[in-house]
Amino acid sequence: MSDESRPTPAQTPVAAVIPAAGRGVRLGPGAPKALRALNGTPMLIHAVRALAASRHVSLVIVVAPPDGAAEVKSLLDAHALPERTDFQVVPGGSSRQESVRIGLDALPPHYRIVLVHDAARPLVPVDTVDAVIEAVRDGAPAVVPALPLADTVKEVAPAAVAGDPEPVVATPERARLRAVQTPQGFDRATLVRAHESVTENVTDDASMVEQLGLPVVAVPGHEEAFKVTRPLDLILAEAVLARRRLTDGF
Ligand SMILES: Nc1ccn([C@@H]2O[C@H](COP(=O)(O)OP(=O)(O)OP(=O)(O)O)[C@@H](O)[C@H]2O)c(=O)n1
Ligand SMILES: C[C@](O)(CO)[C@H](O)COP(=O)(O)O
Repeated sequence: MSDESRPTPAQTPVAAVIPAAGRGVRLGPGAPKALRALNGTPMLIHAVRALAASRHVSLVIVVAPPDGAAEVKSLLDAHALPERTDFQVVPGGSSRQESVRIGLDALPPHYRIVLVHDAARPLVPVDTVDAVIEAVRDGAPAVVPALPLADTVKEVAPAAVAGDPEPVVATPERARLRAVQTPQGFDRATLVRAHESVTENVTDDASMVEQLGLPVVAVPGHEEAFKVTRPLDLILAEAVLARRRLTDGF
């Protein structure tokens, strides 16, 4: 591609990788979490629609449960999704980190910006997705949506005897703490390098970029981008959908 025909940063196409291969152990017994229904529609379909709602996202790669790629393909075919977005399904791995890496391996080379979004955050508003994309297009190698905490956080040490009360060792200053959500947005080359270099298990992708010594910035997250983790979260998600039906008509 000549320099003249290279897309400007504002046009740089954006791909989203949606890790959806988890079991959902904390949610309790049942189908893999991403396939469980919220108001009759699989959580994964809500998450895919939430990312594809951004006019900047032209490819969504869904990382399916290892034995569930065919089922996920059928689900995507059976639900209405925006025509301007391409969808791809790949079977996932045994950890979130491995599933994301598998999704990154499937990215066509011309995507230079990538979002990583949990299928377990089905209700993220499009404005949050776009704020993350904008910050990456403005030059940040890694961007996280984040919210201030409502609770005070304590650091504890392990109890001397399992089951005993844990000793509190510190109270980090709450004003400087943030609860981090997804989609997290990245310069693709940076995220690939991070996944190649960091071998220990981490809980989010941005922390791997931090380990490379590169800057990670936070933009405002959204309450409705919460992660469906435990049974109570399903009730909250259905309540949010019911409120959206009343106020937005969908
Ligand atoms: N091997 C894995 C494990 C998790 N995930 C995905 O990573 C996201 C965040 O993970 P989490 O909420 O922890 O999901 P689960 O691993 O399914 O939950 P649990 O830990 O309760 O089993 C989810 O969209 C999940 O599907 C994944 O793609 N591959
Ligand atoms: C990536 C994440 O959603 C950011 O908050 C979170 O770290 C995933 O954690 P989980 O324990 O895998 O659900």
